[in-house]
Amino acid sequence: MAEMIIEARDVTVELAGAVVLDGVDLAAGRGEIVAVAGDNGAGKTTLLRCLAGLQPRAAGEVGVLGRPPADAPDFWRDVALVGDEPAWYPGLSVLEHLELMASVHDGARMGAEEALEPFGLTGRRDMAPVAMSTGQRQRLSLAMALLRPSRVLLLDEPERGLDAAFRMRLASILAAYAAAGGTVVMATHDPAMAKAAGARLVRLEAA
Ligand SMILES: Nc1ncnc2c1ncn2[C@@H]1O[C@H](COP(=O)(O)OP(=O)(O)OP(=O)(O)O)[C@@H](O)[C@H]1O
Repeated sequence: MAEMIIEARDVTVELAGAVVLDGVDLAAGRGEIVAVAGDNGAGKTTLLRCLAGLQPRAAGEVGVLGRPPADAPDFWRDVALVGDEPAWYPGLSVLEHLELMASVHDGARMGAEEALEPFGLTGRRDMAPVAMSTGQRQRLSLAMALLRPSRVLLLDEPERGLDAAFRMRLASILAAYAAAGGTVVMATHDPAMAKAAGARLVRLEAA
């Protein structure tokens, strides 16, 4: 059996007096992609936040790479998160965002120039992210997350804003990440993309 990388047990979250997650279990092994589907408000983002250690007042047990998630930099060295749009650096181009990512992380998974083509950003290399479309910015967010070294990828609706062709390309990028031993947990409204990536689909019902 694959080494367990993410184990969440009996995760319960109550927000503003309402139960949002009620005793949720989730596990993901090395090299596995788990796609969490569910209706709007089912708690997918909240669950991802629990896995990332970002959800205040979460009860239950969460282990990522054998320890509780934490805000310490060394936890985030192994874990990459794509959730809300990052704050872009004013004055830096697409390529410079990628170069920054490559320069601060030892052992980047690819070079900045190399990341442009697979993420369909070649023609945008000199643009400022703020001047790009939603989908183009999402491609850059994903490129920045995939460029840095990580063992775990947490993705909140990575398909957000992406066209159909790029969603399929993303599926193969994620499949390659998992084939190289990475573990992915993603919240998604696109089961076809998840299936194309080879994900195990789990459904979260509203509590
Ligand atoms: N800060 C908050 N305070 C109170 N309730 C919240 C808060 N954040 C989220 N919720 C509630 O928690 C529930 C789950 O929200 P969450 O964003 O996790 O759902 P989701 O499955 O990711 O939804 P979507 O598919 O729309 O992105 C929702 O009912 C939402 O109203």
